[in-house]
Amino acid sequence: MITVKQLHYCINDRPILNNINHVFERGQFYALAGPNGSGKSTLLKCLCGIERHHTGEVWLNGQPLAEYAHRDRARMQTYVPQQSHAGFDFSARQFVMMGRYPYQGTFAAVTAADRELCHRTMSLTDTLHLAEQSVLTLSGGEYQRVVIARALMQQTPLIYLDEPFSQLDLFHQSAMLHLFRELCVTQGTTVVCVLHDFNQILAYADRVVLLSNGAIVAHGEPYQTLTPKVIEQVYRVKTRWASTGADALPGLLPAMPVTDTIGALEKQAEAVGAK
Ligand SMILES: Nc1ncnc2c1ncn2[C@@H]1O[C@H](COP(=O)(O)OP(=O)(O)OP(=O)(O)O)[C@@H](O)[C@H]1O
Repeated sequence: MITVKQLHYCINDRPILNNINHVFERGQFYALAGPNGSGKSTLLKCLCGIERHHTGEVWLNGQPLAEYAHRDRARMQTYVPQQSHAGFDFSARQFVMMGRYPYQGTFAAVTAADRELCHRTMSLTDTLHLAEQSVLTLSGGEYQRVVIARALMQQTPLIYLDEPFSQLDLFHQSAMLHLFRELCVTQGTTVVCVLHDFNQILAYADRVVLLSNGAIVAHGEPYQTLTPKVIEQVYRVKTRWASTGADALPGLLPAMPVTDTIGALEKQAEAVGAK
C-alpha cells in the first residue's frame, strides 16, 4: 500500500534519514520504534507528505504521493502529530467534526450522518462527556483523545500516529490500542504508529520497524525482531523476557541492574566535547 524507495533526508547537510526502503502492507498495525532522535517523526512526516524536502520516493496505492490532490490525500490518510495546540476556542464536538472537512463542500452543512458518526467516534474515544467543553480547557490526555477522535472522523484507510498515547492513562492507552487494532482487523485499515513501549508493540503490532541513526536496522514480527540482543545494540539497555501469566506471551523487562547509563552518558559527553 505504501512504498518507500531510497528515501534520504538531510538538514543542514546532517543526514536525518538514510536510504529508507520499506513497504507498508494494507490492514497491518506497524509500530515505528527507535531511540530519541533516530528519525521516527521525520519519517512519518515524509510518509504522509508534510515533509517534502527529501530525495527518493513515497508511493501510495501505486501512485506517487505527490500526485494526489490535497482533498484526495485527506480522504486516504490521516496524521496525528506528536504535539499540537488547539489554537481556537472550539467546543470538543466542533473540533472533532472538523475531521469531516475532506468530505464537505465549501458551504455544505453538517449532515445527520456526520452527527451520528461524531457521536459514535466520541463515544469510542471516551470524549462524549467533553463535547460542549472548550478544547482550550481540556486536560492533556482529554485533548489527545479529542485529536484522535478528529482523525478517526476522516475515516481513512491509512492512519499515521506519532506517540498518540503519551499523555493517556493506562485504561485509555489500552482502549485506544484496542480500537486501532480493531480497525486493522475489521476494516483493513493500515496503522503506522510511533511507540516507545516494547510491551505495547509486542501486544498490538503486527510488524515493527526499528530505526537507529536515521536508518532501518531491523523490521518484522515484534517477537522475532525486538530481541534483548537487538534492543541492547540499539538502545544500550539490557532487557530480558519475563513470563506474564500461564497463557500469556512473555513480555520484556529491563534487566536489573540497568546498565551503567550514567557512565555511558558521561562517555558520550566527552566524545562530543572532543569534537
Ligand atoms: N528543523 C530541524 N533542525 C535541526 N535538526 C532537526 C530538525 N528537525 C529534526 N531534527 C533532528 O532530526 C533528528 C530526528 O528527529 P525526529 O523528531 O525525527 O526523531 P524521533 O525519532 O521522532 O525522536 P523522539 O523519540 O525524541 O520523538 C533529531 O536529532 C532532531 O534533533
